[in-house]
Amino acid sequence: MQNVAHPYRSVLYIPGSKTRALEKAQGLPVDAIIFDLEDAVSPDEKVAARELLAETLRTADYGPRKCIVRVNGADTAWGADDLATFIDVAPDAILLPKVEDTATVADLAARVTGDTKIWAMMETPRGILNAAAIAAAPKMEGFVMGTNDLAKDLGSRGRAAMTTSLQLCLLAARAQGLVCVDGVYNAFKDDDGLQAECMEGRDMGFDGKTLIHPAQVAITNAVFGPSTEELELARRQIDAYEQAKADGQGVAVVDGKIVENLHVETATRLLAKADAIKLLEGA
Ligand SMILES: CC(C)(COP(=O)(O)OP(=O)(O)OC[C@H]1O[C@@H](n2cnc3c(N)ncnc32)[C@H](O)[C@@H]1OP(=O)(O)O)[C@@H](O)C(=O)NCCC(=O)NCCSC(=O)C[C@H](O)C(=O)O
Ligand SMILES: [Mg+2]
Repeated sequence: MQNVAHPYRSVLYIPGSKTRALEKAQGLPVDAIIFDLEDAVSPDEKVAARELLAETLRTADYGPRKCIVRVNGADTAWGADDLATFIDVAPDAILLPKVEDTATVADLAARVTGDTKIWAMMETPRGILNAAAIAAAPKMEGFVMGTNDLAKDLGSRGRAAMTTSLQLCLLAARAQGLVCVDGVYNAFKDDDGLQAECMEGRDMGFDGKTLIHPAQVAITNAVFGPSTEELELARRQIDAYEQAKADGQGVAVVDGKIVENLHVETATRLLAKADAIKLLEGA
């Protein structure tokens, strides 16, 4: 089941070390932000980035955007202090990199307080194979596909080689009602390529896509948001099904296609997603 309470069409990474980008994001129309302390921050900037980010999240206003902090791994020199700092800052979620099993999630789940949730980067072969167990771990809310790291570990090239991994994670996420967002599109000046990959991710079932540059936001929001035609069809399906029920029928027909209870559920969810987007954009 897809999550509609908060949309996650566009999920923008911001290096925790970049003051200007941290400021700029307060005005960008993104659904969520991943404040990154891991791969986007060089080793000699890690400690300063942690301090800058903690101070920023304590004082800045990111409005309705969900604030997710990606910490360094527990096996690095910075992971433990990152966790200690951001458990205290209490963002909407803490994103663990390269999650391979439930142990790191369970450790963090025992330490976070309040409403802070846990997200996991799914980006290693072991992690993907353990996706079902990781999704079921306590306080888990979302998966982020790490397609760059995964390609590195698989020794693969191109999207086609990712299909099984993407689908395994989607299955595991949906089985537990988690959010699941697709990996980044590295060529951030290639709008046509981004649009094609967004459409592919949307059709597979992802809630949205992770992004690396503000120029990628508009296309992503458009592709992962319901279109006017889809909303109009959803309303007609619901009306036709209500009429069929009133006439003692279990099935309606709209545009030559059957509409059953399950299609009405999908249509209702689409309308709820549109309402959630409207609410977010009006906030
Ligand atoms: C890719 C970039 C290095 C490009 O940076 P730059 O050359 O500075 O871009 P621009 O000059 O075009 O920037 C224009 C303005 O936009 C702001 N900006 C740029 N990027 C961001 C951002 N991500 N968030 C917010 N604002 C941003 C600039 O400050 C400029 O502002 P202004 O001064 O007002 O004009 C750069 O975009 C970048 O660093 N992107 C993020 C890279 C990143 O986070 N990488 C790590 C995540 S990807 C990953 O690890 C995936 C996963 O783990 C896997 O394995 O796949
Ligand atoms: Mg990665």
